[in-house]
Amino acid sequence: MTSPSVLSAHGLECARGDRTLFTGLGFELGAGELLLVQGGNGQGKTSLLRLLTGLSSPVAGEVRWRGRAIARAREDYHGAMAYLGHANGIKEDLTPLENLRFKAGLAGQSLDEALAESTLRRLGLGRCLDLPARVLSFGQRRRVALAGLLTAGALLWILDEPLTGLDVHGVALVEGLLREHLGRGGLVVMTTHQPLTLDGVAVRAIQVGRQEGA
Ligand SMILES: Nc1ncnc2c1ncn2[C@@H]1O[C@H](COP(=O)(O)OP(=O)(O)OP(=O)(O)O)[C@@H](O)[C@H]1O
Repeated sequence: MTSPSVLSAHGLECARGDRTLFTGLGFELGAGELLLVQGGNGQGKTSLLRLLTGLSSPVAGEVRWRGRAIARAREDYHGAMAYLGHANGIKEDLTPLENLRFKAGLAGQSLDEALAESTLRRLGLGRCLDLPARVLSFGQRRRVALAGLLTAGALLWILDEPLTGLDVHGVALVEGLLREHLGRGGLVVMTTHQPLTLDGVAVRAIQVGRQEGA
């Protein structure tokens, strides 16, 4: 049985510079489902994710959240969605906890400090709690950004290459977080060039751009 659509895209067309990356792209995603956006380098995966966040607009078509175009449901949509892009959005001079506080403040939320600290520890950052982000490794910064995703409490996660820079334990951790989020009825749209193990998870896939040699 398929669950009713919560996030959907209809006839999306995306252009970058003078190049059309894709046309007529559509999908439906329900609670507890993960959409894997697939395609080679430069095919338009990040461009699609940016359309889904509302950070950029399609040439044609629309993205809908609970049946309403996101352009007309901005407040609802932004309250329900969290985006993790290539850049982690981390402030260099702030500690991991201060970063989460800052991020929550930007979103107009107050941070549950105990939850934030336990989330950082869960993500393996227990020994970095007092360090400014500038001295953390690439993978540790990625973990801080992932902690921000968890403390934001959003229903929809849009994740651009969340596994980049993570070691095998980090990848397993993210797989666990995805399973938990989906198990609670959350939704995920993500890209990854790395294999994911998500047994028992409802995964949909969409291909962006042309296949090599096609
Ligand atoms: N602002 C821009 N102006 C012109 N072209 C752009 C712009 N941003 C992206 N592009 C081009 O659009 C295409 C798609 O880029 P995008 O980042 O969406 O690809 P991707 O599928 O996410 O790639 P990767 O797997 O390498 O991350 C690329 O050819 C890129 O050079």
